[in-house]
Amino acid sequence: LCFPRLKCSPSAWHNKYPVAHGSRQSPIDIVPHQASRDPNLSQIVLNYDRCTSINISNNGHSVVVEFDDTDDRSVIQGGPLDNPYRLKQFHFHWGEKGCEGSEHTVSGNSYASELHLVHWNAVKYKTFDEAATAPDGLAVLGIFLDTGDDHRWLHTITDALYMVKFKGSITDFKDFNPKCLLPSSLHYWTYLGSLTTPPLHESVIWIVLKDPITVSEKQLGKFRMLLFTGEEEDQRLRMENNFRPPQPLKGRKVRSSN
Ligand SMILES: NS(=O)(=O)c1ccc(O)c(NC(=O)NCCc2ccccn2)c1
Ligand SMILES: [Zn+2]
Repeated sequence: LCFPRLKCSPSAWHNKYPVAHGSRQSPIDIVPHQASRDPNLSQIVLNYDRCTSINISNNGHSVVVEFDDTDDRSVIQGGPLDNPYRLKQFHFHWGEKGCEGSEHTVSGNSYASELHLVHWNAVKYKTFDEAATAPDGLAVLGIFLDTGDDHRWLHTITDALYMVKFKGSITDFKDFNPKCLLPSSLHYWTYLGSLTTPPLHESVIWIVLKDPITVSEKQLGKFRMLLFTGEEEDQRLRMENNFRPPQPLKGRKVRSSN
C-alpha cells in the first residue's frame, strides 16, 4: 500500500486508481512492424514559435516546465488530431543508469529518458482538468532521449535544475521554446492511451516520435540530482526511475505515419 513515508510504486497504484487495470493504459511497448501504416495520417504540425514558458518546478514526481495556455499561441495539430491542442507543460521520465528510463519501449528496448509535451483540447473543453478526464481531451507528444554527445540546447534546462532540487520548489523560466528539443524527423507512432501517472485518466491521444534526440550522460546525470523529497524532510530520496513500465495493449492498434 502507499504510506506517505514510502514512495507508492506503479504496481500499487491500482489500489487507489482501479483504472490502472483499464483497457487503454500507457505506456506500451511499440512493435514497429506490427504498427499499421495509415496513409490518411497527415504529418503533425507544431506551432511553438510564439511560445510562452512561465516557470520550471519540481512536483515531487518530475521536473515540469509550464506554459501560458490562455490562448492558441502554442499548439500541436494534424496527424491523428481533429483540432489544435494547446501546449500546457512538458516534463521528463528517466532511470538511474543509461539503459532504462523511458516509459514507452520499442520492440522491448528502453531509452535512457522520455520527454512528454502535454497538450489539451481547448476547442471542446473549457479547462485542462475537464479535458484530462475526456477520451479525446489530451495529446501528449513523446520524445525519446538517447545518450551520446551533449545536446546543445538542453543545458538551458539542466542549468536551472539546481534551483528546483527539492519537491515543491519553483522558479521563473521564461522564453524557452521546446522546438529546440525536437529531433530532425517528425515521423511518429500514435495510439489511444492514458496518463502514465496517477490519476491514470484514459484521456490521451499519444504521438510518439520515432527518432530520439541525443543528450550526454553528464546532462542526464543532472536530472538525477533532483530529489523526490522536500527541503524540510530529513530523508533525502534522489529523483530517479520515475517511469511506469509498459502496460497491456488489450487489442489496441498502433498506427504509424509514413
Ligand atoms: N506522464 S504523462 O502521461 O505525460 C502526464 C501528463 C499530464 C499529467 O498531469 C500527468 N499526471 C499528473 O500530473 N499527475 C499528478 C502528479 C503526479 C501524481 C503521482 C505521480 C506522478 N505525478 C501525467
Ligand atoms: Zn510523462
